[in-house]
Amino acid sequence: MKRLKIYFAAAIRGGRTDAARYQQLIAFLQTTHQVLTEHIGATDLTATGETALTDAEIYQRDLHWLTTCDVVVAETTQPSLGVGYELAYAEKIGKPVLILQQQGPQKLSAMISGAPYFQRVFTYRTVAQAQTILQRELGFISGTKPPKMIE
Ligand SMILES: O=c1[nH]c(=O)n([C@H]2C[C@H](O)[C@@H](COP(=O)(O)O)O2)cc1CO
Repeated sequence: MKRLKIYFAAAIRGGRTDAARYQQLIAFLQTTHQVLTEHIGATDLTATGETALTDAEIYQRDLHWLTTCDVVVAETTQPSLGVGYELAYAEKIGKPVLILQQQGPQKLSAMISGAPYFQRVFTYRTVAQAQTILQRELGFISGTKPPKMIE
């Protein structure tokens, strides 16, 4: 399987409730691929955000990573303005996007689930299920398996 450059997007100032889950998903992705945004899984990163960089530096770096990545993987359960922006940007530049939403009371924004560009939106219960989805979908994107016809 081709080693993909993955932009993993998830909430920071939107709230860090799910940080441990981000870390587990990132660690799983790193067994086969490169995750550009590893910092998003750091459990000591708080909702203040990164403090070593200015907001303008964060923005510039992240847009550069978005431009150079092979695929965007977004964990969207905890709503985040930044993730919404990144998804719209990924659409604008035509990057493949996988969206993972944990089953629960929080519904994904209609601006994402209603956007025709985002076809690969998956609901999962456990981290193991999310990993299975990632493995399958990234296999399609890296070109080692035939693309699925219908979800
Ligand atoms: O410190 C940061 N570092 C950083 O890389 N981001 C990016 C990556 C995340 O996918 C996204 C999170 O946005 P937000 O902070 O609005 O939840 O924005 C966001 C912040 C803080 O807004």
